Amino acid sequence: ATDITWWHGMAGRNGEVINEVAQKFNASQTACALTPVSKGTYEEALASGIAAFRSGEQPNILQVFDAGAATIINAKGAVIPAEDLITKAGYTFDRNAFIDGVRNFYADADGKFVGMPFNTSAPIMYVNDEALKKAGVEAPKTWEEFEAIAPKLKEAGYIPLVQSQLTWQFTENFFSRNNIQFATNNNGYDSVVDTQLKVTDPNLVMMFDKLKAWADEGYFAYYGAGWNDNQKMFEENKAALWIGSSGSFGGLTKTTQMPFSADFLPYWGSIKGAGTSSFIGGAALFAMSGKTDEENKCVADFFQFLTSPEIQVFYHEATGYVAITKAAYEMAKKEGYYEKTPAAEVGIKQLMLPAGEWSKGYRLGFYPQIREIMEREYGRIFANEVSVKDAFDTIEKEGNELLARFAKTDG
Ligand SMILES: O=P(O)(O)OC[C@H](O)CO
Repeated sequence: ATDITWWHGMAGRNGEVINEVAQKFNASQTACALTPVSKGTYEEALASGIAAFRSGEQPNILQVFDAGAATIINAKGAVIPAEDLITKAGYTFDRNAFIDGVRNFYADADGKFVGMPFNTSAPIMYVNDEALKKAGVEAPKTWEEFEAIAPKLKEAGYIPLVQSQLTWQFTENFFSRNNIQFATNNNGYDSVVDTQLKVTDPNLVMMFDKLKAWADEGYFAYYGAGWNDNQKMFEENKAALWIGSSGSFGGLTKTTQMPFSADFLPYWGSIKGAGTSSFIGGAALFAMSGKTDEENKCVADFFQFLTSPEIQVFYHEATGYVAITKAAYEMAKKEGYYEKTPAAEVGIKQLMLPAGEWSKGYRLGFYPQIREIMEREYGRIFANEVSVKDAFDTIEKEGNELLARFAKTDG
């Protein structure tokens, strides 16, 4: 058999499911043998993949998260567009088979899929049903509704709100859910040259002023940039609402101590046109170049295998990442999966909400590094070291410097 390798950035339950997917592929045919290798986090997988490409030791397949899309797509000669690879192997590729939110994020300007969407998620609100019952309140649809119920949740003995990624959930997806422009040049899609962040937007500054005020009142708690530190408070029945990834659903069903449900990421009722779909989260798979025809054929076979409704439904149900094709979504519905587990449908429903002008995606160079600047400044906000306005001035200035540098090296 032809050996191919798949580097990824998943751990825990989601890492185990990757191994199960690879085993299923290997059992389904004899021509190719796929080996998945965990490279740590999403950030580490991207860095290892790019470094390996430079030294000619790249894997066949590299998983790259949403924030790294511009980096991998602009890395000259590093990848073969998924669509080209698949059609060259003799398969037909139907862009319309994929759900709407998935179609733009990893595609080029002509809509050609460069990355193969794989684990697609949405940032959703997990709801501690016990806490809401005790407080006698309903899950909020808007942040205004959250403000109204937060005192009651606190009185009932809970931290009203926690979240796990202020960059993805409260920055990038603040822009999508409230339908506000995130960056110039069509959120970066039109050109990498002269693209600038718009994070000093008064609405975003307002969101973080609110978060800081909520933290001071005891309505919101921030345990740092670590995903798990924040998720733990929900799992241990200490927090009422947790903003997490739909892709955490599979793990959560095994670790959470109380009954929970899920709902959409709230938006601001006061912002005109808000309530649009969110950007997709998670990651896509990229076929690295410099490999033999036999290996590329195996990668195409694997991509084809991954989009089959059966595998999509298996992966969706095991993890909580959404079904990326319409056929798989229909199959899960027909099985009655969402009647049994309505929380598992929230992510896909949020991605299928009407899209706004600014909810389709973004494409920004050095974006993982820009996220690091954000995390640093957000930490300083909650440590009372900087005002929200000053923090965003810094993020915009340093972020724009990185964007300008990216345009020079890769644009
Ligand atoms: O936890 P995931 O896989 O849904 O990913 C969340 C974000 O999209 C990461 O950038």
